[in-house]
Amino acid sequence: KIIEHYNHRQRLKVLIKQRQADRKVNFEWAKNNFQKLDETRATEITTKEFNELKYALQLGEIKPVETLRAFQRKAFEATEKVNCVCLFIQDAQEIAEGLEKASQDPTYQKPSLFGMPVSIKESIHVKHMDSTLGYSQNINKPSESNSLSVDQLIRLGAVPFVHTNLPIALLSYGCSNPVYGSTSNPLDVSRVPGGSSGGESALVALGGSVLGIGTDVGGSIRTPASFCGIAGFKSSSDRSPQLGKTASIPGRQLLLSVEGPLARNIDVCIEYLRLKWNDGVLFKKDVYMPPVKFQEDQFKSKKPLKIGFYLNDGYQRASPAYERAVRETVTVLKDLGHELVPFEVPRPDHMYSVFCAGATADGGLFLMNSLAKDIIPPESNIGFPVARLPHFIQRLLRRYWPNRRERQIIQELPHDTEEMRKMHEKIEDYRHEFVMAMREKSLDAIVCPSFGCPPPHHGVPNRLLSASSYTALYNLIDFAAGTVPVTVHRKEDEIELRKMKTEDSWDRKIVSESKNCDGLPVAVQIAAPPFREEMCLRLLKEVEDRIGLYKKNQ
Ligand SMILES: CCCCCCCC/C=C\CCCCCCCC(=O)NCC(=O)O
Repeated sequence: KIIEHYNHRQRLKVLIKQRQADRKVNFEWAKNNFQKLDETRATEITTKEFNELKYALQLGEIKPVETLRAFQRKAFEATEKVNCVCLFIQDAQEIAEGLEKASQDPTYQKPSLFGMPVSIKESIHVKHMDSTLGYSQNINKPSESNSLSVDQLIRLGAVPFVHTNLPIALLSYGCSNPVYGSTSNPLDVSRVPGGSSGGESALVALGGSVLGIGTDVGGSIRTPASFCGIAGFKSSSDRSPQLGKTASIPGRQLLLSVEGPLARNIDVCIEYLRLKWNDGVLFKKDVYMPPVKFQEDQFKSKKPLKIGFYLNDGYQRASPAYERAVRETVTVLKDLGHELVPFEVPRPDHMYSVFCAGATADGGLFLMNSLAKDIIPPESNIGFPVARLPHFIQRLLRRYWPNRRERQIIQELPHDTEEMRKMHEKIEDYRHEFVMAMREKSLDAIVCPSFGCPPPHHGVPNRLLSASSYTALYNLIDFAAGTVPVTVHRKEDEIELRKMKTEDSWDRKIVSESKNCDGLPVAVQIAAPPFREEMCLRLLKEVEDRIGLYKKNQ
């Protein structure tokens, strides 16, 4: 067994070396391609806003192939800075050339995203490309077809052009794996860009992509978006295709990951979602997806809404800057005529523990077994060895584990079918309880912090789970949720930080990671029940238009 294990690891090491060599060749291919376009022209193209670019392509002022080359250059430069691109998608060249050729026919109707380059998180299937999910054991297993969302993007005229980096197994808000290494935050390279769609957020923030597609089962779109100062949105699970999709934990039924957009501003996310939901073909391809089009009435409504808000979810007090972001957003929304009332998250300890149990599905077995078959650098290590112990030891540990919050999580992890059924029942009950709490106050939506702390330093995320409670809640209850950056960390927040009470190592890390982060972006989160996505987007836009960092920087 030891020899077998040794040989297996050696094989993985060879695979990683091979991939690193193939990646160099792939990057050389991209470089040769983008060098065919003059650098000044490339800058002219990549400095355009999403809509300017879209119209210039529609009008034929710029062509798909030169647009692709311009963004390949920008993505290449971004990757040299922060290691955000895994591989350039070589089929992009053929797609762009095909669009150019088709547009020569005078009867050709250009689709809405004609020639727009779009970046794709590595876990989302793109034909001919591996979706390793950061596992070296998945190298050289190319996808046979595109995922439904990539298929749709191509149908809409877009050109998926890069696969972007993620943390191994996707269950982290860091962004490090043994195959492609670690991605850094473009605003402070000693910190993480967020995860798991961290390659996306870093690339979009550096202008290497105007629209990125990520996935979210605990915050993986919203966290990286807020850490890098851009916008991100996740719908409820029914409004995103699930058929044929990869998942960090396959078979997890109540916590479904959803694909969603990351972009410089929420308008781009809205534009993408409008196209996504107005395309009837998607509903034909994923027959399980309710055929609900973009609900313009909800989005355009001027009706004042009743919105609940909280600064602290009762599980993990957030860094002061996040509380300030909520206060400032509340003021704006009140000025706009909405009614804002305080809201308390029901049973916060229970909420986060049940989320962890639901997100890992089987007490962590699948995750631990998959990780055990791979090579895990320290920074990628999901510190969850408890799940590997025999069940009778786990049952003992869950009584006597010293740290209260860790003990609560361990107590919720299921070890047999009875416990698993109970876990599902708890998720159903919690959803009911939350909806009743909202109904009691007649709330339409909720405003709250987007995360518990600023982007931590590399290596910290897997040792600071609690900071993700702000995003995880809305996966547990399967709500729509999005984030927009509204302010930056300031010196005054650090003074406020000194008052923070610390109970355990998670609290202490929140305090230490919140120091010396002046100028880093701080986002606010807005959430709404399923099928109220458009109302949630309306509110995010209202906030962004008044106090969004993007607007301020324009
Ligand atoms: C004593 C410690 C017990 C640890 C239990 C570990 C549970 C780990 C589960 C969640 C960690 C939360 C971090 C949030 C990560 C975001 C994940 C995400 O959204 N992934 C996207 C996807 O899977 O598609």
